[in-house]
Formats: sequence, C-alpha cells, structure tokens
Amino acid sequence: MLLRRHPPRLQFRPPTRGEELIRFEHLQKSFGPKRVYDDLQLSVYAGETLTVIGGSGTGKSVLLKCLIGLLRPDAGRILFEGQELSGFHEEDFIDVRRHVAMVFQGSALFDSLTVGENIAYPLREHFPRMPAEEIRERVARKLELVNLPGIEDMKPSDLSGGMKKRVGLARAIATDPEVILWDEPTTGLDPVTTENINQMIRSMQKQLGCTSIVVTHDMMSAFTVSDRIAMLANRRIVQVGTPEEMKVSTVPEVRAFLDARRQELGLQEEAR
Ligand SMILES: Nc1ncnc2c1ncn2[C@@H]1O[C@H](COP(=O)(O)OP(=O)(O)OP(=O)(O)O)[C@@H](O)[C@H]1O
Repeated sequence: MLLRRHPPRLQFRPPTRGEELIRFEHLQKSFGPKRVYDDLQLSVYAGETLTVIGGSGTGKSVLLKCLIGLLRPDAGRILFEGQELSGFHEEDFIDVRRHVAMVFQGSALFDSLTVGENIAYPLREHFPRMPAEEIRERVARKLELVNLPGIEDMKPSDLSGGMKKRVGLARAIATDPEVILWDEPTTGLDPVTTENINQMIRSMQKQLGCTSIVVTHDMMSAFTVSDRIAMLANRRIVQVGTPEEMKVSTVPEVRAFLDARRQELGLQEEAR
C-alpha cells in the first residue's frame, strides 16, 4: 500500500451527464521497437458506456492501464475532468483509482481472503478510518447489487467463473467509483453468464449513473452494451460511433474487422 506524502492532487467534482470526462490527446506509446499508439485521440463522456474494439495486440488494454497510471504514455496527454494526469506521481494515482475502478479480466481476487474481505480491501485502502460496521454494510450492499447477497464468508475457490466476475465487480465498485473499466468482461464465459454480465454493465449505468469503458473481443456484447464504440487499428482510433453507425461504417479497418465477425454478429446484408 502506498503512503501519501502530500495532499491529493486530483480535484474531483461529480461530473454532469454528457460532459467530457476523459480525453486521450495525441497519445503515443511504444514498448521497445513496438509502437502501440502513434497519435491516439479519444473522448469519453460522463454517463456513457463506450466500448473499445480492435484486433489482438492493438493496445486496447494498454489504454485502460494508461488511464489509471499502471502504464505511462511516451507523449500526449490524458485529461480527467480537464486535469492532466501526465505529471501525476504514482501516489497521486491512488485518488484516480478511487474514482476510476478496473474490473480485471481474471477477476484478480485474492484466493486466501474471503469474498467479504476481498470487497472490503479497497475500502480499507482508500478509507483507513472507516468503521468496521460501515465496511460490513457497504460490502453487503455491493454483493446485493451484483445479485450475490450473503456470500461474504465464501472463498473465491468455491465460486463459478461468472460469480467471480461479479465479486470482482462488487470489489471494483466498493469505493463508489464514477468510472468503471471492464477488461474483457465476458471472455471465457458461457452464453447465459455472458448475458448476465452484459446486464450488469447496463445496470451499473442505470442504477449508479457510472461511466463505463469496456474492452472486448465479443462483438455481440459490444453491440448490446455500448452507447458508442471506438475502433483501434493502425496505432490510432479509426472511428467512434454508435453501434448502428459502426454496423454501416465505410471506414476500411472497421469494415474488415466486422466482415471477419459477420457470422458471430448475424448482421443483415442490407446493414452493410
Ligand atoms: N507491459 C508491457 N511490456 C511490453 N509490451 C507490452 C506491455 N503491455 C502490453 N504490451 C504490448 O503492447 C501491445 C498491446 O497490448 P494490449 O494488451 O493493450 O493489446 P490488446 O489490444 O488488449 O490485445 P488482446 O485483445 O489480445 O488482449 C501488445 O503487442 C503487447 O504485447
């Protein structure tokens, strides 16, 4: 756990729905000789669910990690509520992660802790003085929200894949974040559980007013949950649009990507 040396750098005020909340501006990022972004531009608006799609290795997950400071861009700016994150120190990102929570691909639960302890973990980290009773109440409320009430004492090893994802979500929303980042939320899940997770993404928006950024390979899921979809290709965002706009896109990279998944999507010929 990082100890804070100076006052919080992030000045946070609750966003108004529809205003620009996050902006990636002229982002560049390389790993050694591998260039991931050349000049990436993307805005995310408060209250929307935006899905980032793109081929394997195009940098979808790197984008989420840059936003919460797990990786740093080489050049360009990331603005959160108009505040530039590039100059933030590692400890300044503690506050960013309180407002922007990530639901990791593999749930990333601690196997040695119970479900309740897992969800309480970020509360203890961000609010060291929070009374035990309040932590218990918050944990119970979050488990109810993900439709898993009363399983505080179970261990992650006793849960199915879908339940683990939902506990991962309960942990991510423990601190009442304004933004939820979903890294491949439906990968490896059966169709029923996938539908369940899609509904969860939607209900976080409806019930909590959260902004979501989803990274996924699953195009059905992208078309189901998104207000807007952004396509990453050739080291930049080549198009951003509503699901309907993307389905009839004339941008070559988008066409090629969707054509390759036409069967999965069951797109109609006339929608091309
Ligand atoms: N920490 C790192 N060190 C070195 N290379 C990295 C690191 N993180 C990501 N990369 C590389 O950056 C590129 C983009 O990675 P990223 O995980 O964002 O891709 P992705 O679009 O999410 O792919 P996938 O859909 O397969 O998960 C890949 O080539 C990856 O190998």
